[in-house]
Amino acid sequence: MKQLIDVIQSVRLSDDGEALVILDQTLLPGQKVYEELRKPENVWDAIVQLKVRGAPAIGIAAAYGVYLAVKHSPANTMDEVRHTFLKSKAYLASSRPTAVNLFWALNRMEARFEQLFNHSNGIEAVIAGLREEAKAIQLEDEQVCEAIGEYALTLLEPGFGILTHCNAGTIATAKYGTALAPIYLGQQKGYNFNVFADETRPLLQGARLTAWELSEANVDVTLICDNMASIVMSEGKIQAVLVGCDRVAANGDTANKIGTSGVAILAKHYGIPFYVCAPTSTIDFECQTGQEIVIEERSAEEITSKWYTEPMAPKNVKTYNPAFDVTDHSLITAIVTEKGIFKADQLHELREQ
Ligand SMILES: CSC[C@H]1O[C@H](OP(=O)(O)O)[C@H](O)[C@@H]1O
Repeated sequence: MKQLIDVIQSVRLSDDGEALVILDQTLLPGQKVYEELRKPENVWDAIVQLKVRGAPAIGIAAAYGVYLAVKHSPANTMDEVRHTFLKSKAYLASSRPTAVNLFWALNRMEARFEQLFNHSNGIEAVIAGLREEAKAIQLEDEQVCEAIGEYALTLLEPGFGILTHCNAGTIATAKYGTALAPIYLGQQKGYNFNVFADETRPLLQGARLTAWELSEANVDVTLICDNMASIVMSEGKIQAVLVGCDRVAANGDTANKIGTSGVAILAKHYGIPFYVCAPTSTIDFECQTGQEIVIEERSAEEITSKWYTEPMAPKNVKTYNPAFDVTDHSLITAIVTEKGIFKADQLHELREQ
């Protein structure tokens, strides 16, 4: 039977290869609107505005973004093509600082570009090779997230109550999601999980996106305000916490949506396992600890007015809007990757592979 993950794609290349097609996540859950993007400026804007969001989805969008920049470029020489590629790569890398998948995908596209450039089989060969590399990144994310889901499922039991924060679902990735991958795989196997989705202030990805995704997928989901995570844990409703991530430091400290570290502290207090679901491409071994992870700060309007018909705070009130926070590795039960389940102090094994 088809699942939501089989029928919805938040990022993909148009059939004619001329545009990146995105599901505008800022319009969910009220409207399901797809947008075609042809220029790096449009892709950059979509990432900054969170029309496309979620670490893996951002990486996939940027990979197609640099391909499209070269494809639609008026460049007539290979040197001009290289200038176009490098300029679009640097531009797209400036969109958001925290999710390492953006930079991982762009660096992989650059490595492929250099191979194609050095083979100098002409501009069309470069364009074709970049398109195939971006498609490979998207397909690999599908495979990686499915593997994460399979490993995560070994940590869960049918009927578990699962709390999640923000959205690390199908629309944040190529297909399966990361934190929600075991939910979708479990649904196929009749696990009947009861998911509790934190609304995730201020951007409400939990309310607008996770509650929408899981409702559409006919998964049992209960939307709660962020300040209700403690009571649902205290009432025994939660047997595991699953979250995605944007960057994992070498020591296992993990950056994820703002509020995640608070959930981890609560889980520790109530003795509930806290799992981070992360493609190994999200692990940044150049970052020794979470202190080195750059935390994006976003606009005041997201706190004071963006989701309200009337402002919900005094005009011009001072605000602070860090989009992410860092969960200390000591609060993380395990990090679930496509290569297996690791304790924070075992991540170095992945570096050696
Ligand atoms: C698999 S998505 C990972 C991660 O990305 C989200 O951030 P954003 O919505 O700002 O792109 C959130 O932190 C998810 O957990």
